[in-house]
Amino acid sequence: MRYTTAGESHGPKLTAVIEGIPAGLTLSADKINAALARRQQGYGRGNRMKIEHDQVEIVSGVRHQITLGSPITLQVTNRDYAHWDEIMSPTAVATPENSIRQVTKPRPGHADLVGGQKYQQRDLRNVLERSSARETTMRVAVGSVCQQLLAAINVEVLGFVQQLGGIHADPAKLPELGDLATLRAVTEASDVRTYDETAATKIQTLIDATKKAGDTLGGVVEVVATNLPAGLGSYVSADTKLDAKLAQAIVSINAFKGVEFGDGFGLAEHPGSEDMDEILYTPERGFYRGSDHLGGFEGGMTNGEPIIVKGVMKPIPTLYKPLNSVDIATKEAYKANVERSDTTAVPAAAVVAEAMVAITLAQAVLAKFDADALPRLQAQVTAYRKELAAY
Ligand SMILES: Cc1cc2nc3c(=O)[nH]c(=O)nc-3n(C[C@H](O)[C@H](O)[C@H](O)COP(=O)(O)O)c2cc1C
Ligand SMILES: C=C(O[C@@H]1CC(C(=O)O)=C[C@@H](OP(=O)(O)O)[C@H]1O)C(=O)O
Repeated sequence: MRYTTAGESHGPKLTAVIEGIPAGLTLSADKINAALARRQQGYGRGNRMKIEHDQVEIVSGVRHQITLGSPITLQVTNRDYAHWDEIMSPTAVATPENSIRQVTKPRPGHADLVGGQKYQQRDLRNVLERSSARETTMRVAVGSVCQQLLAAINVEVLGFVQQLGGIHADPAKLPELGDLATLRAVTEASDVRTYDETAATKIQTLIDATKKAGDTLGGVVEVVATNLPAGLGSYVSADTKLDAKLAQAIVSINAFKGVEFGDGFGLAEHPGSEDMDEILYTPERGFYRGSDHLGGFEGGMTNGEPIIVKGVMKPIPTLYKPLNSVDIATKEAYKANVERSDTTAVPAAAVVAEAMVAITLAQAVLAKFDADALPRLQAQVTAYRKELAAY
């Protein structure tokens, strides 16, 4: 399965094309819309999210709510385009009137300066429109399609905020990873407020103070995926390792700077006797691990335990408190200013990270089993699970 997204932040529409989803999957536009709405939530976002009301339009690959096996095209309209149609029109000829709001002042921490140099652009709008995280809307739409596929083989994927600024949510307040219903309920808003009220209150106060100071915040998101069969991915080559593919998927999200599995960087702090997940066996469960310090991976393969991936998001680079930069036209130093921006977008990013994990896991499942028709895929997964249990 492969997919691509297209669209500029203030252009008319965002699009995704997905190829390789099996025929026979019941696809709910409501579920995609619910995921899109979750991505728009989160305390600390700017005014753009008040303008947009992301709703998917399914325009190919689905008939009477069932996938056909042909490419699926999804579209979301940018409401804000109404305010930008002259400036962003794909068809109007450039004139002095519609070429206003040219950007010559690159923002530190953004793709602006290097993108301008690389693509030979003197109006940095031609860079920032696509480098904007508006693009993550379509990743979430694609992720929802993948989650609906994974649900058909009883695999669940959930993303939520674990840390915002310096404030950590208490991991002990999360329910057991195996308890999917409770986990889903408490992480529904992808925000810590649903499982750690104390941390959530502190975070809200911190966001308010940071916004007042013209500054921004990053954080850490966690994604958990449960009930994957062991043996997805492979140890045999660098590019077959599934944990490596997940790392790529997480760091591909705008502003993500690091990734870890299970106890991650914390593994460095303990001796091996405290970090390995010992192997246990009962006839009912087959082989399993007594803990999940390694985040569900051994040798680049799923080991049947919940997958635990975390990613760190840097603070939003556009600050209301001006940063130093240099105008590319005049070469003069200036203090960057801003029209609108998020103070933090970590809750939204948790939903994007969930989508990226779902996409990557769906790709691994579809690479291993029959990807033409869902009933055959389900039968193969069931047979494989039985084979593993009998090992
Ligand atoms: C959901 C989400 C929302 C974001 N919102 C903003 C924003 O409002 N302002 C901003 O300057 N950066 C925002 N960013 C981050 C930038 O898109 C990102 O830092 C920039 O494109 C440079 O990419 P890099 O940080 O991966 O190097 C957001 C990122 C995500 C994931
Ligand atoms: C539009 C979204 O996020 C945007 C991501 C973003 C950036 O630079 O990444 C900058 C802001 O865009 P704008 O300048 O239009 O306000 C955010 O609002 C979105 O998440 O849907």
